[in-house]
Amino acid sequence: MTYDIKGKTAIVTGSARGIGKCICSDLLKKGANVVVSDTAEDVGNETTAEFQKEFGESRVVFIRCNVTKEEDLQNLYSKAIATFGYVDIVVNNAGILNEENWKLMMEINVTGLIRSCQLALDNMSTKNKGKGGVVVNLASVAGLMAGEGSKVYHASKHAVYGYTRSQYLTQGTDNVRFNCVCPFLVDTALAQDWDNSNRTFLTSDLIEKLKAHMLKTEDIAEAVIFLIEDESNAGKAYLVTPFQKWDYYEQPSVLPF
Ligand SMILES: NC(=O)C1=CN([C@@H]2O[C@H](COP(=O)(O)OP(=O)(O)OC[C@H]3O[C@@H](n4cnc5c(N)ncnc54)[C@H](O)[C@@H]3O)[C@@H](O)[C@H]2O)C=CC1
Ligand SMILES: CC/C=C\C[C@H](O)/C=C/C=C\C=C\C=C\C(=O)[C@@H](O)C/C=C\CCC(=O)O
Repeated sequence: MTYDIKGKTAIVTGSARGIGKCICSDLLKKGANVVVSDTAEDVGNETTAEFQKEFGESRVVFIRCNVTKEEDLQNLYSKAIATFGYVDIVVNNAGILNEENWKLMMEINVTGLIRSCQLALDNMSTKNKGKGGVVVNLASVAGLMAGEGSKVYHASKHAVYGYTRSQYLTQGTDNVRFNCVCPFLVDTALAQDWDNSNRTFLTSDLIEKLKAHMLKTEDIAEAVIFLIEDESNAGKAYLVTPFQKWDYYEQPSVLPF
């Protein structure tokens, strides 16, 4: 079965630029209404104006939201619902890499994402008279492997992966499908933060090798659209690297029963 994006409404957090902006563009091309959301209000308004010029003002709005602020997240969902009637799709994309201010990074990458998932469930779950929906979380290959140069960032993405997989276990009662996407390095501003964080740990040779294989934002947007449309693998991570065919990432269960 293919989930039909046309006519649906999507929120994408952290989507003023980078991967999130590309995801919004692809959702709009698929016929969705889109809420561009970010803490960077000026850039967010510029991005939204660009999209409105191409897709029409009625299909895309900007709602400022700092995902570390509970009231901002609640306002994001209530304004999106007031504007479009319902939120069918949420892409939790907002994220940073800042090993120095690792508490803020965990607030954004983990706490903010989990709170947004909870609000998505509150509004979408068929247990709460919702119509169901889809949530895609931005994890990373860093959520599936160790990384000496950005240890807390890797921890934050392991948390996104674990939380998303766990949501699957109750997907049947909520009718809200969760997946996460695990991209390799992508050529955005945040990848430069990764470079800066890792210079003192990784050899230049390894960094250059890794950066020589960076993905484009369009690649991740394509993967997110695939995940939204593919209803067959709820709860799974989708690994997107230049080294192998993009596919769902399976890990063995540790339980013998
Ligand atoms: N760039 C890469 O190599 C990879 C990135 N990712 C993940 O993809 C997501 C997007 O990353 P990029 O597009 O590369 O980064 P980016 O830095 O280009 O864009 C991130 C956006 O999030 C916004 N943001 C930051 N803090 C926020 C907050 N508190 N509330 C709301 N918005 C906030 C920023 O203003 C920015 O517009 C992140 O979760 C990142 O961890 C995953 C794998 C690879
Ligand atoms: C958000 C900032 C931009 C990029 C981070 C992004 O999420 C993607 C990262 C992609 C690749 C990271 C690779 C890191 C490699 C290392 O740190 C290696 O030194 C790890 C060495 C062994 C790991 C073995 C294992 O865990 O299997």
